[in-house]
Amino acid sequence: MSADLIDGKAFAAALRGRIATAVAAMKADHSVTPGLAVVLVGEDPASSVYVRSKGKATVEVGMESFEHRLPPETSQDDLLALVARLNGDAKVNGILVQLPLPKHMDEAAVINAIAPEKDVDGFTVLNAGRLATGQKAMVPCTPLGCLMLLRDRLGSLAGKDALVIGRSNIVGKPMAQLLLADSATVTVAHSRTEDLPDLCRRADIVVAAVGRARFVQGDWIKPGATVIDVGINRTEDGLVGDVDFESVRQVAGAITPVPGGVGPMTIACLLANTLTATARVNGLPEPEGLTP
Ligand SMILES: Nc1nc(=O)c2c([nH]1)NC[C@@H]1CN(c3ccc(C(=O)N[C@@H](CCC(=O)O)C(=O)O)cc3)C=[N+]21
Repeated sequence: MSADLIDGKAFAAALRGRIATAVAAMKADHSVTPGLAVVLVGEDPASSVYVRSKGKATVEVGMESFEHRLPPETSQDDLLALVARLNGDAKVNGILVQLPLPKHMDEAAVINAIAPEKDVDGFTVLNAGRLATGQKAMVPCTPLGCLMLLRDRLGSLAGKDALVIGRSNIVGKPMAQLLLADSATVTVAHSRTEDLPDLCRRADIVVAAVGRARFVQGDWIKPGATVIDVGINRTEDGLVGDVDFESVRQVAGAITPVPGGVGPMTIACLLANTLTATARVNGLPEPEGLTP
């Protein structure tokens, strides 16, 4: 038996299509064009690639893209000044400051300087707190994309045993909040977890976000489980996930590939959040199906 492939690339393309339709309607009916600003500090080649593909996807759905590339030695004050300017720019509805930032910066201070209503990554304390307390929030893009794929595959997640491997602020914690809000029974595992294989064997849903190439093994997986691989690891054999795809696919019911799984969903959800932010700030109805 071999798992079904969850085609994140196709799902993301369909989502971008719906976003493009909604953007066109917003322009035609309200003369409003959503705008997304992406800020990259430094020259990390991988980050540079993501920023370029975000910009391209933004323009393709009819939004305005503003790219700010700053040298690695940029001071935190200069970055904060740029964020303040973008906060006050009416053409900018979403702001993404690419992480990680150079070591001389206080990442939390920079992120929390983003106006919450433009925080399309959902990384500010206010949006994290809103998500955790069940209030209307901007939801982090990668977990939102994973949730969309899980609901599409499983329908209701109520009562499912879900294991999130990884406790980062950008994936693990918000993923756990979203699963909990959908009434799954959620466990969050991490590097200090004892008996991860045993925990994993109980899970109907596994979301792997640990940053270790091919970490999750086939003999850890409950037969028929749904496995979402958030990992992006560059190895000698190319891009691989946090899941050992070849062994896990023999046991799982469904699995996301890397590439072509969660990654494209992250970018599509960034556009979804930008559209949602634009609708909210203009008092327009929020397009359906873009928020949890
Ligand atoms: N503030 C902030 N927000 C982010 O959302 C953010 C960030 N910083 N820093 C870097 C990570 C990484 N990230 C990815 C987005 C898309 C793919 C993606 O589309 N991946 C393709 C493959 C692309 C390739 O070949 O490298 C795929 O999985 O199919 C991957 C990774 C967003 N990030």
